[in-house]
Amino acid sequence: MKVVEVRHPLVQHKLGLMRRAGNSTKEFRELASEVATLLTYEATADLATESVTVDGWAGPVETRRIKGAKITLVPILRAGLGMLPGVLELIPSAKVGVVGLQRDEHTLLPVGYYEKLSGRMEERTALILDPMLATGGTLIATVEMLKAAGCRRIKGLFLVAAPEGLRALEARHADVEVYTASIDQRLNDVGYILPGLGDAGDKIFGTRY
Ligand SMILES: O=P(O)(O)OC[C@H]1O[C@H](OP(=O)(O)OP(=O)(O)O)[C@H](O)[C@@H]1O
Ligand SMILES: O=c1cc[nH]c(=O)[nH]1
Ligand SMILES: [Mg+2]
Repeated sequence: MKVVEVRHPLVQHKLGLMRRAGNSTKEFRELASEVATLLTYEATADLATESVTVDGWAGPVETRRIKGAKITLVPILRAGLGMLPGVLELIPSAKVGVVGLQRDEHTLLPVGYYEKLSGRMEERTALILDPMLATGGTLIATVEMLKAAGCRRIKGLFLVAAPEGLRALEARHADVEVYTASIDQRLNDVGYILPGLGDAGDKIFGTRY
């Protein structure tokens, strides 16, 4: 399974700022979006391009443009919405399909409550957005929704990923590519990533600390 841990200094610096206890909602939200932009840069490095000649200031210039990329962003409600503005900065024409899943805090199993995907998913590359890949249950359920809709090319962007979640994904959907700012140490006994970020949804939406 392709797993890219983005070691770029800007990513590591901004993730380090996110890990501080006591960030304001504004600070955490801005950083989540900025790291998402940088992960997008990595996750789109393999987009096909084609040659095109444009009228430049000194005459015709042969340049390159992206060829036929059909991208659907798939933020997982709720926390994934915090990454959406940063990804749209780089791919402003992307379609957006939204899925809603919430982890039951006792069983740690995902409970789905919403799904609205783009049409013709079989032609599209999906970029799943979620700050946290913990047990992997939420991601696996999302991948299964996308595959059921016909999607064949799926990448996931996560601020932080736990080894447990990566192993679970590899066992079920090793064709999915993962881009993350950090593969962290482990999950704690209530399924939170260590050192992690805490509850990303609560921090992005300012609901609880
Ligand atoms: O890998 P897993 O163990 O499934 O956990 C990860 C999920 O948990 C968090 O969402 P949460 O359920 O807290 O929902 P929220 O975004 O509404 O806060 C997080 O944003 C992921 O979606
Ligand atoms: O560490 C974690 C795990 C799941 N969800 C979060 O927001 N944080
Ligand atoms: Mg949450």
